Amino acid sequence: MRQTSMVRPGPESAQRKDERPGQAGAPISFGHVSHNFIHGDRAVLVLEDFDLDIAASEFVSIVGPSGCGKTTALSMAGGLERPRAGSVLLDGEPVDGTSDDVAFMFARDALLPWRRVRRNVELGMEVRHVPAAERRRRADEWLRRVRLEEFADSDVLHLSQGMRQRVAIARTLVQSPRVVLMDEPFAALDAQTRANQQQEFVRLWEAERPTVVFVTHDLEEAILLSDRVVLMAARPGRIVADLRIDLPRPRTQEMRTSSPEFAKYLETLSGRLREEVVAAEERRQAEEERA
Ligand SMILES: Nc1ncnc2c1ncn2[C@@H]1O[C@H](COP(=O)(O)OP(=O)(O)OP(=O)(O)O)[C@@H](O)[C@H]1O
Repeated sequence: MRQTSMVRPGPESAQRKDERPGQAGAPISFGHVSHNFIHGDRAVLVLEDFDLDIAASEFVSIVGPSGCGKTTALSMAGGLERPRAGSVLLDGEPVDGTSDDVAFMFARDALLPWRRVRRNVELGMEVRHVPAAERRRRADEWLRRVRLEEFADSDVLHLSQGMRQRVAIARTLVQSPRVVLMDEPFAALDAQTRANQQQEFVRLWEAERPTVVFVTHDLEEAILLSDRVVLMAARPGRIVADLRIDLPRPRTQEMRTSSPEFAKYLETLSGRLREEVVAAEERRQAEEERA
């Protein structure tokens, strides 16, 4: 399927962030993080010496074989998991639980079916006791920015998957987070809807500039969206490649097929990923034989 959409900043890019002026993205720093999980009577080392510095407002994707610890690292940045050793800093401060500055987005949009569209966007603000009139103003503003203003009073069950994901984007960004942690946010979408959502999200990111940490299995998606792509190896999870993506912005879906630089990045990453997947499988087989 031909995807012709342009990843282009919208009119918002000229606007200042209105909700919390001056709250641009926050830097995140993982320093020598090691972590294990207990499985039965043994501790499984999931991350070892995981070191990663993400600059304020940078868009960084994490890719790697299944089970290498991508979600675990993301959870640590969001304060959902504490490292057994090492440090995770947000804006120079140790991450100590969840924070209003940090928002999550997952593959499942997790909209509440008993709430109308606008009330879903208002949810996080309600939890934070933002007054009702202010909640409504901000929700309506964000529904306009994701082009769903006509659906503010609709039942979420009547929306398409792509529209639901745009509601989820509005609900995430309405709180002006300084960091957005995304775990395969577009994985459940068909190819065209996925391309549209990538474009939609990058347009808003370019206007708002939160720091984004984006976990994906899709190398093309990672290259098209990111300033940097880091590749993890498995068992234990650690970073084995860190690739700066110097494609100009705004990026276009056509770059996937027409840009020699894009092809080079893809070749480099897919080659390294293949090696890591093979190495992980060999280790798994060796462990099975030993057991
Ligand atoms: N709460 C937990 N308790 C025990 N083990 C866990 C827990 N969370 C993750 N693990 C284990 O840690 C390892 C890393 O999991 P994680 O979800 O971080 O990997 P991932 O790279 O995100 O995987 P995938 O790409 O398949 O989503 C896996 O072996 C998983 O089984």
